[in-house]
Amino acid sequence: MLLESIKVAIRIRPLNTRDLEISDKSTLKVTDQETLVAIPPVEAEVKQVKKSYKFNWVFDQIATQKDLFEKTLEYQVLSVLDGMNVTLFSYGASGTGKSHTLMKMNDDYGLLIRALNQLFQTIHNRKRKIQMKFSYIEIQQEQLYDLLNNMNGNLDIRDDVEKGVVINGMREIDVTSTQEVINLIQYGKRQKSTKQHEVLIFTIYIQDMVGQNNEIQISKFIVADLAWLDKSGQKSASIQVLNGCISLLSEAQTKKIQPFIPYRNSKLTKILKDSFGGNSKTLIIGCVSPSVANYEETIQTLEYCSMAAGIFNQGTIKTIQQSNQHEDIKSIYDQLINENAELKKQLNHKSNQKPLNNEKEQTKLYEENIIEHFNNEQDINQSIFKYQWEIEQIKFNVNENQENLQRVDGIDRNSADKLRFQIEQDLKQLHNYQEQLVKFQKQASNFSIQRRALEENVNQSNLSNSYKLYLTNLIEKHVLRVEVFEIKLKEQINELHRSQHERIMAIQRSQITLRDRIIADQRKHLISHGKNRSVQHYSQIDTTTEVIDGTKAKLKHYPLPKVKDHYFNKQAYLQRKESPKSIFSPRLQTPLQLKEKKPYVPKTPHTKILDNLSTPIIPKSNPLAKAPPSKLIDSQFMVALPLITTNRNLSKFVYDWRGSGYKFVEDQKNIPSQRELKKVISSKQYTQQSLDKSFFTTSSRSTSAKRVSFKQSLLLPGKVHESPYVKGFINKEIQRKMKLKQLNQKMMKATKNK
Ligand SMILES: Nc1ncnc2c1ncn2[C@@H]1O[C@H](COP(=O)(O)OP(=O)(O)OP(=O)(O)O)[C@@H](O)[C@H]1O
Repeated sequence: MLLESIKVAIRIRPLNTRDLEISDKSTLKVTDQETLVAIPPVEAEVKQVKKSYKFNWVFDQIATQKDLFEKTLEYQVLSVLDGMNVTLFSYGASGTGKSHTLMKMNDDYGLLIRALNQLFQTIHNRKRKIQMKFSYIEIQQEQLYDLLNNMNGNLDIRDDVEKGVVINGMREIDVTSTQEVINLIQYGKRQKSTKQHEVLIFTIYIQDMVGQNNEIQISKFIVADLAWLDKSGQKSASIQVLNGCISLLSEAQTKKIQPFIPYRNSKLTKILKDSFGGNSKTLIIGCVSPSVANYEETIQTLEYCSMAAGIFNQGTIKTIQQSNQHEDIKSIYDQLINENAELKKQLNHKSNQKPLNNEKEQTKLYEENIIEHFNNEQDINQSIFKYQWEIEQIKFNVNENQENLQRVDGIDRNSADKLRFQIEQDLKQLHNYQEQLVKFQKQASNFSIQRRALEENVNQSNLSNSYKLYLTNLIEKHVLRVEVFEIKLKEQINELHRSQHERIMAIQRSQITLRDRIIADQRKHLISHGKNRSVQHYSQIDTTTEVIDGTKAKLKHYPLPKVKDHYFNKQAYLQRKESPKSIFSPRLQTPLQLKEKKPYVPKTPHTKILDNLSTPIIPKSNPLAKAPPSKLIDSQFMVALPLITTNRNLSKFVYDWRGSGYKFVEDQKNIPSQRELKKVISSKQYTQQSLDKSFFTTSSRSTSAKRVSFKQSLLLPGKVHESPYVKGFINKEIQRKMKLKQLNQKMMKATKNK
């Protein structure tokens, strides 16, 4: 069992035109990300004063749906795939944006759609067999209707020991994508009357494919969009019951008592029973209006929400087939309960025989003392567990985010910044929790001494033996109860480790698939290009000849990219009988980026220069399209520029050429800038001969067929050339300029004559 406090986020909606007609003043002031102050309007009663409220999150008028999702639900909702129940509901007066926040299904999606996207994406990435079923119901004047089956009349709710709250006869439809759910909601909405509570239930069945005992975990994601008023415009009766339950639970929490909570008084609270005080991670979005006109309702919402924020739930993971260990614990527990009942019976019997009022009262005092001690012990153990759990989770998240950061750093600045921020926040939180944990552990270390003191007190008392026996048994019972509880907590932590491990495995699997894809892409690419072109020039890159699919192909081997070892299973790759050197991955890309399939163009000293030059786009019909495009500097020379042509083959070719362009140049550092080039050209220092020399030195020993030449349409990037290929172009250009000059002269003459 783990304790999980109900989380509450407050969202303030913007003032609308109706509000502005009354006043443009806001009654709410957000002071930080967790606090807001309610300022009574001037007309309000004198008694009212400013009041500050603290929640898990406060979102002001400008917060977006995305902000809300990322901060509140994004990670929490994934617990449902680890067997926890998750509940999300909105709470607040009419028109405060409850449906907008939860249910918006177009443009700026609400939390539901975002959560579903997240869930389905994760389900697709996981190896376990996960099935999701969707049910959609409406509560209308204490009657429950199935919106996916209008043949179903008023449905019945019952409590099931294994499955929790169950709605008899409710239709459950298998869903595999967000779109399917949207379609069903749209269908359901047609059956729905306005101003009613609607509840969406997603039941998740998870089969453990790895374990031997074939367990199926069941968990629920419940989303409730509540109506504040009923059809007659009165405050909904179910909301009033809900309010009652919240205040009783909150009171119980502060006074540490076990009260009776009237869940059964309304259908809504019956359904939400597990979400309050049950086994659920619950998130409440309290929606409020900042308008002067809605002040009363706003205060009501804030009061109930802050009460709800103090409630703790007990999270347990439910499985259909319990494991043996679980059975053992259950039987120990049952046995203890029976023993206790038996002892009580014996004691009653004895006390009926000889009423020993004084002794009885003394025993009662001892009893209270013992119970208080063990309640304290249990509370502290629960807190220790809660912090251990959170610490484990944060550590895992930090690790995961740090690895993600390594992958996106330098590629996607936005994501990297976001990750860095998240890591920083998590580390702060981690530090905080570790401090708390130490505090609680210190308190826990005194427990065994205190237990012994209790026993000694009982033994040294003047009580008769039967009372002493009762009290020592009581102590023993509680010791066992605490031990059973500790076993359960350890089980929970083990479960957490197991699910974290599974997540890492899933990531690794996707990394391997990704790398296989990169390798396959590269091979395809090399086969189609390796045949037509010499690879001699890549002097620093190894080349080999291999027979691939019956074709002899020259492959160039690029160095292996740096990838974190555990993300790259070298062993698995070597078993494919290839040298790891032959993989060329420009950079390990995230699966998302791979989808876009952007060619990777590394920044070389050339691209820096070339990027500064404007890039002409040359049509296919132009003879120049066969060569990498160039820029005319004067009638004799041109500078080679980076691609771009409409010819697909060429652009691929040039992409290769760009990718390794610096291999052609002897002295990379001395590539002239555009200004320097112009200077050189005007001083005519650069002759055709010197150009050729610098151009061909790296391939001087190779045959003319292989060497890079103008005939093969390759130009030296950033250098100046004279080429027969550009002659036609140049001549045309000169002709055009001359024509223009003649035309100008004609015009000038004509105007002079006038
Ligand atoms: N944060 C927001 N940003 C922009 N518009 C909002 C926001 N919150 C609410 N609105 C708008 O205010 C109007 C009322 O919102 P909505 O219907 O969601 O309220 P509600 O609380 O669900 O009301 P009811 O209880 O009557 O169903 C809608 O037109 C909605 O688009």
